[in-house]
Amino acid sequence: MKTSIATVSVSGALGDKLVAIADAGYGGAEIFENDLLSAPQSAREIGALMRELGLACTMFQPFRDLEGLPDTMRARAFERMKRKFEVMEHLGTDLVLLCSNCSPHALDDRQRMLDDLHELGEMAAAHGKRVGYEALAWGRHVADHRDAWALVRDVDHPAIGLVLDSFHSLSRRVPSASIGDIRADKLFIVQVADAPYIEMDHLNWSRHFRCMPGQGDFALAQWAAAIQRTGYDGWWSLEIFNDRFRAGSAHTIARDGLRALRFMEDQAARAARRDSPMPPRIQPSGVEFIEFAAAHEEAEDFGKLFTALGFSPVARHRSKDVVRWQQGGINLVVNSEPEGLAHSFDIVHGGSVCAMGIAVPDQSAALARAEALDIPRFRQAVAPGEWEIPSLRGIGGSLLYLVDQATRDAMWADEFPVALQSAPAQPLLTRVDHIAQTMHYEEMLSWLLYYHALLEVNKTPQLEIADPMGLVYSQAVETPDGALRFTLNGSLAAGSLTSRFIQAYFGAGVQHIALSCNDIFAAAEQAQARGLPFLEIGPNYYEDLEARFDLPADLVDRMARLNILYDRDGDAEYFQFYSRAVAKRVFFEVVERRGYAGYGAANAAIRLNAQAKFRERDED
Ligand SMILES: O=C(O)c1ccc(O)c(O)c1
Ligand SMILES: [Mg+2]
Repeated sequence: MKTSIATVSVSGALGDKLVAIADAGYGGAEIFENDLLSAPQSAREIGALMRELGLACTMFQPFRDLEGLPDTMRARAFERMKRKFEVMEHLGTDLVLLCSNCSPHALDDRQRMLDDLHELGEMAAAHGKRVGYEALAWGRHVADHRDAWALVRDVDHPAIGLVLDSFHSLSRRVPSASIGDIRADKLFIVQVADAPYIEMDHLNWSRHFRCMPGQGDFALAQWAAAIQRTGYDGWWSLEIFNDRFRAGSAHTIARDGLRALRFMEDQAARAARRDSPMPPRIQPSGVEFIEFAAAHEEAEDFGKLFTALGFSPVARHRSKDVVRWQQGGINLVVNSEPEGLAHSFDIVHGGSVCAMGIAVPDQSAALARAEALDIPRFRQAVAPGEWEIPSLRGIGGSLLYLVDQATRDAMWADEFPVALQSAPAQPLLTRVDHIAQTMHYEEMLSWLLYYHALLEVNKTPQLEIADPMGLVYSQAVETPDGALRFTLNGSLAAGSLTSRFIQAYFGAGVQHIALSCNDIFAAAEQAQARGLPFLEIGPNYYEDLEARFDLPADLVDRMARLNILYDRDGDAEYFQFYSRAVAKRVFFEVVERRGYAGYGAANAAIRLNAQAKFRERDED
């Protein structure tokens, strides 16, 4: 796939954008006119810079409002276009994008449009240039690629072709099967963007909510496969208008864009049952372990909490200051080594989660998938006689270990041979239900893409949750069977718990861990007896619960005594309780799912309010 990106997609000044685009590895870039107008360099200098960076100038854009104008405005539009041909000469591109006319003066006169496009073709050809015609979703008379294609086809001029932009087509739900009518030699360039399906006018939706393929809701795999079936072999150029991206780092956006294009190519190949250039997404079967970095004092705090939750310290590492805690299928590892990544992590963040190990069927296929997506592998010095579990760079500098069956067996048996206590004989907690990761709001789409492209996970819609100090956005990625679930949370409000976590912790990371059980009342009673510091829920919640769900009073009383929250979806029920934060950062949740698929979003605001009470005490 020949990859390109419009400069409007990336933050910064034009020169810096181009450097970031080249560094990420794109073959080309579209120059967005506004970026050029505000740049200190001349068009000639930008053209030279692109050649120096090895970037093709794939297109100059946009040019607006030309076809179907009344006579009084027509000549002026053609004159404007002629001037742009000179700029394009300097930039080193022969292609300019013409947006379908949005002017209120544009006439609904098809023959006039055909005549104008023909004359434009003649003028462009005389200058050695080509014009790609794009139907904007809000175009006045042409707003659908089928109409744009019909014009281009009927004009039948070698210098006039079509631009397909996934946003305009998929936001209007134009069937991708219609792309089959388009001739590949007439398709001058393809622009790619994803977006969430939201109720909004097309212009604002397009200008503010576009995102990278895989971050939104559009069926891009089918759309791209339909384009490939025409035989098109030109540029695939990202065009992402998004304020969130413009606030981020140019290098991150450029890298994510390329990752997203590769992911789309992979999904398109699979949709068309062709060979993909990369191995399939990893199918994780659960969380194998969660590793905490903690110096001794904080390790003791973690130990107390783990004990209250019913865990036992079962083994010590053969040579390192690392202890494995276990219960049911859950492994928590506390790393107090005075050197290595965990130690560095502890110095930067304080006691917290520094790594997660996910169970994967095939380690080398998993690593190959990561490599194809340019997800960096982490390596540190391995002492003689030691071995390494392969890991990837994850959120906030933490690690994502890839654990297959052979590694799992060797890891626990050989690395942790020093037996301590026996594991609980009747574990009340059985497995990791979900891991909640907190990050800057601007990073959320980036991590969403990371997980979605790497793992065979689905995305849930983004939810808005009311924190007493502002809004928190939350979105989950989960395997179809629910074996692995991560929630991603971010907030723009400086005072929300989410933002305070990032400040106190110096960056993104795991904020809470939810563990599942089969009997929430037994689990809560045991935790209470063992002195778990519960997050206390006020009485109003329980009064409302009784009224809302028509639950028996004695059940609600029991829930109130144990600080258990409740949600219901049809016949499916969800029970949850929370601990207070350990080491002022990480807290735990225990859940029981009775056929319930969500995360108790209805209770999130209650939980955040209950936590706000401890702001002063639980945080520095
Ligand atoms: O929002 C716009 O005006 C605009 C401009 C150029 C494009 O290619 C496009 O898709 C939209
Ligand atoms: Mg476009």
